[in-house]
Amino acid sequence: MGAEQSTEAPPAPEAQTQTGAHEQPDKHIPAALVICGPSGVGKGTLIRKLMEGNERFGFSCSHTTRSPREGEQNGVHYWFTSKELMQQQIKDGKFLETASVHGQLYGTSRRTVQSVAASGKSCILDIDVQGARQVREAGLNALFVFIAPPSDQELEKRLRGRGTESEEQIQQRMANAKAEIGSVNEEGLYDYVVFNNEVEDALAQLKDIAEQALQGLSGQGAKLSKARDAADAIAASPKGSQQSGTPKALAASNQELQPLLANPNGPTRAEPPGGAAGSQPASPAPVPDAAAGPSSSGGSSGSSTIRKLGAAASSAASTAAAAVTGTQPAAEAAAGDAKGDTSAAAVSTELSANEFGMVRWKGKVALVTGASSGIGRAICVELAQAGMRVVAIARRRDRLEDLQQELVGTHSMPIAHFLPVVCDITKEAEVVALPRIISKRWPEAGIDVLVNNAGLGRNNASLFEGSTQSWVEMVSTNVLGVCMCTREAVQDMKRRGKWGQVINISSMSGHRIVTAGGSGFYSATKQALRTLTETLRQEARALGVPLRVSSVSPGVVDTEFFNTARFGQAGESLADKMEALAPQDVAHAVVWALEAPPRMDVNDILVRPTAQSS
Ligand SMILES: Nc1nc2c(ncn2[C@@H]2O[C@H](COP(=O)(O)OP(=O)(O)O)[C@@H](O)[C@H]2O)c(=O)[nH]1
Ligand SMILES: Nc1ncnc2c1ncn2[C@@H]1O[C@H](COP(=O)(O)OP(=O)(O)O)[C@@H](O)[C@H]1O
Repeated sequence: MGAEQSTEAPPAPEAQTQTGAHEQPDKHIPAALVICGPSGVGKGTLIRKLMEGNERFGFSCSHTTRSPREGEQNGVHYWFTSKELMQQQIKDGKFLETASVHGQLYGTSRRTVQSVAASGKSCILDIDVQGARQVREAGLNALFVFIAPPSDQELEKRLRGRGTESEEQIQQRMANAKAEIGSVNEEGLYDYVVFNNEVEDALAQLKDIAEQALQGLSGQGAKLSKARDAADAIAASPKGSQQSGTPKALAASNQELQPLLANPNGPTRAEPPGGAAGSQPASPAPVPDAAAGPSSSGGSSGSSTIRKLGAAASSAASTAAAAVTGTQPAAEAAAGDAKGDTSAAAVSTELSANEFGMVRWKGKVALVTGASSGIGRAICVELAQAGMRVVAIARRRDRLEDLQQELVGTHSMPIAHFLPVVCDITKEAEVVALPRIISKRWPEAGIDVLVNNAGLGRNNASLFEGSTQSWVEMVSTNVLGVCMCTREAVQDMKRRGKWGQVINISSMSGHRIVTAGGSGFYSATKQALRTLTETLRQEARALGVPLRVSSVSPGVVDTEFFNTARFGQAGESLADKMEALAPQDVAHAVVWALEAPPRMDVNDILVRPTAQSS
């Protein structure tokens, strides 16, 4: 793609000994923006929208040996050239990078990049992965962004919908897409991964990143790239290397991002690469269907989520006594979701679920504490499957590594949707740093959903002879940790003006007092949590903000917690005594609270194993 029309022959790309105009970075010189991603993901669409009416960017019009598509113009979309000429120019060193893509030669000429840079603009390169590696290697001062599709199916749908490729070309592009998407795991290659689910959301993210490029984040690319994908560093970094007091996204760089500036505007388009092209604006290329909302762009993944959620809702509804604030019975919104998916009823159910269900949380960020095992882990899995981005908080790094493997390997979660952070929620400094870590990773995002799941029980806690240490640990985690996470999350929502939902994982012990084996103290912390949950709700109402506040109070769940916490009982654990709830049962209840329509605030869900008496 490009911005201005020309009918002239490709300008000879100048041979240069330097790698690019930004080799000596100056903070006043904009950095370039390298955009990568599989064919059909929407790179061209996003770049076009980013550049529309903004003269601070210049497009690097590539050379290619492929034939022009209908409507494509020489010097606008590409410099169309011959294989022989291009090969000769490559030999002459005139290209900053070249690659063979889908069987054709593509390349960025040095002259093109220099020409854009000379005009004081940020140069946008739409290049493939091989090219990105070369540009990174060449040391161009640039931010590297990978545009990722929401799913393979959606990618194929877009490719087909574009109608510019033959069946064979589509197959070739889909085959290549796999390896291209795999490149997000390459250490040091990309600085950001942007999911192009909704065009406007992706565009907003790209704009934030582009603003940083305009600030000329010289030499930051390589550093930022470490922050791009927390998951990568899990494998790379030595275990247990983080120090107390400094929570670490497992790959978060310590490099601070520059503050983002407000979006400047200005009409125009890029300079032509050779500097000699005509000056009339190119006719804008077709804009993607802006109506591609949840129901259409969510595609198959959206509906599979709905089906799964339907099952979740029914399981939650059948076992839960739900306390709900609102005008509708709790089960109503989800009723019918679990029906067969081929009926007309299922179709209309999907529509209503799209309107009110988990679809609206897709791409939003959920922070889950105590994510390393049991209920927290199951919640991460459910939310990931619903398409949310997940920040998993836990103290045990190795467990977060396992969780990542499960999410990415087994559940096909895009790795860039996952941010594992080693953090102890009883340490204030670590909790306070969380929003900053998240915004480093996803500059446009923040905490939309907080699931306060971390909690612990200690055996040695009776009031006659319990240890102070046990009491302190329980209060610190079950009460104070929850308060600190809540405060930081709601402050983050307030800063962004986006109010989401706080879900506290409480306990049946928050509703009735069981003192056996010294478990009364644990009960006290959960009773406190129950009070705090309602306090938060009332504070939000008093402030007039639409924050929703929920809690889920499970009975005995088959988790490490119940297997180790015997509350003074010898031998058999509580979970051994009966068929306990599965962690997924509780996670389903969380999903149910989330998918409730905005008018409905699910305040508490009580779930016991059928076999549990008290
Ligand atoms: N390395 C490199 N790749 C390029 C260049 N120009 C375009 N590409 C990439 O080549 C691939 C095919 O581009 P194109 O033929 O326009 O098809 P489309 O991406 O399916 O619209 C895309 O991944 C582009 O990002 C270039 O100058 N260098
Ligand atoms: N977020 C999106 N949702 C739905 N369709 C999209 C989205 N982004 C782009 N498209 C459409 O997908 C097709 C491919 O986009 P395009 O910009 O040509 O991709 P690329 O340049 O990456 O090959 C186009 O028809 C475009 O309108």
